[in-house]
Amino acid sequence: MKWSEISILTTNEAVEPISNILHEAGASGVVIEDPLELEKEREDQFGEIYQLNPDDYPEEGVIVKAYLPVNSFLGETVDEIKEAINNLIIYNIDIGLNKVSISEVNEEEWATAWKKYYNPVKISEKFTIVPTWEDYTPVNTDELIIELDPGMAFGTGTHPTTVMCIQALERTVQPGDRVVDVGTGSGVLSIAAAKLGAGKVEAMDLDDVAVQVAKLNLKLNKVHDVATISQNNLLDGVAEGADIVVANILAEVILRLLTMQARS
Ligand SMILES: C[S@@+](CC[C@H](N)C(=O)[O-])C[C@H]1O[C@@H](n2cnc3c(N)ncnc32)[C@H](O)[C@@H]1O
Repeated sequence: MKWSEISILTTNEAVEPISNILHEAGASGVVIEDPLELEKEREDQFGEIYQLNPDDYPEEGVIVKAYLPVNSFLGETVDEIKEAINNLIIYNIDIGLNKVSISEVNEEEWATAWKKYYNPVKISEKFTIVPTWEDYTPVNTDELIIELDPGMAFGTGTHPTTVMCIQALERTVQPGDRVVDVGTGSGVLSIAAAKLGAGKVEAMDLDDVAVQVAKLNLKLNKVHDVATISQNNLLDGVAEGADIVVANILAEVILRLLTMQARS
């Protein structure tokens, strides 16, 4: 199995919650590089005093490192980690410089390294996700295909939370429904809703990269006549009601979304 190293430059205060976030994201352990360690005198198991290399430690703050398996949703896992760390601010936790870096493979390779682990996959009763660079012949005549190139946006369609949303859409979308997809990422849930017969789909995302990626994927799947995409924060400015609002976002963001709905 291939591993990718994620390194976060943060504060002492944030070490514990960030370690928790990394564990929840699938890391089996964390490494903490705290410059205070340099001031301690240490002995190895043979009683000899050894020195730590100051080059391995930050001048300011603490580095928390973890190793994550390289799989088809590594990019999404990293996005989730970044989002969860940013959310610590809500709990008044100082996250300091919050510099996140990925190593072992350089940034460009990281952006594409997951591609070789991303193959056509049947994710629900009706849907098969097919990466745009793969040839795929449908097994059944009623099989619905979502062709995707998620690029740097979240949404390969294979992440467990995405799969659960697609399965929920499969159970709920009725022909002609108006669907709003909050936090569309690659556009995968909007494409699913349109292919299930929704009459109008509005995809939204805060992130400009996601908006560009989703636009391409909506076109690729020939649903751009039904589904539109815009850059938006949650449901800001959305006045018209919807039959279904789908949002695969962190629970604390969904809680904010619910308050917005209650107000409208
Ligand atoms: C976990 S991804 C889900 C992507 C895709 N819908 C899926 O199910 O695979 C969450 C997405 O929500 C977006 N997002 C986060 N906060 C948001 C906000 N306040 N308003 C709109 N989009 C947001 C992120 O940019 C990201 O693309």
